[in-house]
Amino acid sequence: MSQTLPATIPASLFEQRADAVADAARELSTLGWTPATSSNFSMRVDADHAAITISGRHKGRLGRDDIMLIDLDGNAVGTDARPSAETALHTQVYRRCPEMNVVLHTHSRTQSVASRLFAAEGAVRLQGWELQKAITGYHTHESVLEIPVFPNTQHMPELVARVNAWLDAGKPLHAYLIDGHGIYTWGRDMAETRRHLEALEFLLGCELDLKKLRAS
Ligand SMILES: CSCCC(=O)C(=O)COP(=O)(O)O
Ligand SMILES: [Zn+2]
Repeated sequence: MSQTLPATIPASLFEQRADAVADAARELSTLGWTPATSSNFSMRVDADHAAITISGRHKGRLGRDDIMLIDLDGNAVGTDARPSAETALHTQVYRRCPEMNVVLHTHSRTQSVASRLFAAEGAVRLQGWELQKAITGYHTHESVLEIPVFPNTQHMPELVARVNAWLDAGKPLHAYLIDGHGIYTWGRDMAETRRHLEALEFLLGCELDLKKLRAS
């Protein structure tokens, strides 16, 4: 993939971001969270640009050349490659939350099953779990961590509007599920975002286990 960078973005900066995105994608893929080319990943490059996975690539086999530059309107910059079909969900985070620098989206089995099971309730309400403290801003298991479940759609503006509505209502948002699809989460850097994703995977798995055990 040939990538021409704007004069304001040094090659070393883009390469660092592209490597970080590709490394995270491969690692998450080894956990089985990115089956069959699913999932997408991005990292902010500067105030107006992000590095994001090219659409349709297998996320377990990504290298630097599978990552491309976009602007925050979701347009490809300096390449003919096609960015993730879900780019709008990434740029929304970067536009609305200037302090956020990484967005990770995966399709693990746990995330997918939980999204279906809790869709009717509109959210997963997590409370009583020590691991909630892995989410930035949560300091006790007694707090309520609400992960909304939005209906799936192929029309990204619909999803963007649902996320905007949640944020505009002033409700905290660290992650959301999409029904039958997967999870989105973000953070200030890769370490924080990975921590969010791993904690949420664990917490959703616990909720699923509890449901099963209570039903048996
Ligand atoms: C085969 S997965 C369907 C699309 C999807 O949900 C996804 O996460 C991957 O899409 P992308 O365009 O980012 O490869
Ligand atoms: Zn997806």
